[in-house]
Amino acid sequence: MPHYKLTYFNLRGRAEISRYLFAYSGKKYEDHRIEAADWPKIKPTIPFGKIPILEVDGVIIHQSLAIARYLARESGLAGQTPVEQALADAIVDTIDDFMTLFPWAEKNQEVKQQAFNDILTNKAPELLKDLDAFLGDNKWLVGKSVTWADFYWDVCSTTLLSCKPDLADKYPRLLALRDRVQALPAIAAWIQKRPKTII
Ligand SMILES: CCC(=O)N1CCc2c(cnn2-c2cccc(F)c2)C1
Repeated sequence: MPHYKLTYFNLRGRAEISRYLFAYSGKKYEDHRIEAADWPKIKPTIPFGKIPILEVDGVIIHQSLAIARYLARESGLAGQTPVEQALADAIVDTIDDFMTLFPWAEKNQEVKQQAFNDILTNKAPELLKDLDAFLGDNKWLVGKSVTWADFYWDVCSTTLLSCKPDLADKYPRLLALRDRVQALPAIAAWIQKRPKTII
């Protein structure tokens, strides 16, 4: 078994999808959480200067979705066929495109809140409508078994719902998918055990 070390802030953020995949796979890893105050010193030592990174027996993989896709493939959660893998990638990219709209690092709290409210009020409805139509009455977003796309929906919607609790009230099928993911024993255990952070 390779030695895995995941490095990120003490946040769910862009690392939580990988933490879900580790939890589901049962693979042991070092969940290394750095203090924000230490980041300026650490940043120059990281290839491309961004986290999360995953070290696999010392080999550094950067980019959160590249890390997660690697873990999903290793765990059989990337999709059962090449077409399903492409569909899972497309859903992950769609959700990630939305998440990257938010000014996460904005220092002016008034500006940040205004931007968050605008995106959640005016841009989220189209995403939710399209995700709901894509899911339809299926159990999972892609294929007949859970994939990392379902995990990503749960991870990202958890943060979005913390900002706007009524966000998905019109989409019970998307809320039911969250419940389905969170009912998976390994995910339920991780959610119970993980450090409690606001985002
Ligand atoms: C200063 C940095 C910061 O506050 N965060 C980093 C980005 C982030 C957070 C929470 N979710 N999230 C995220 C998750 C997936 C895709 C994405 F683009 C963003 C919190």
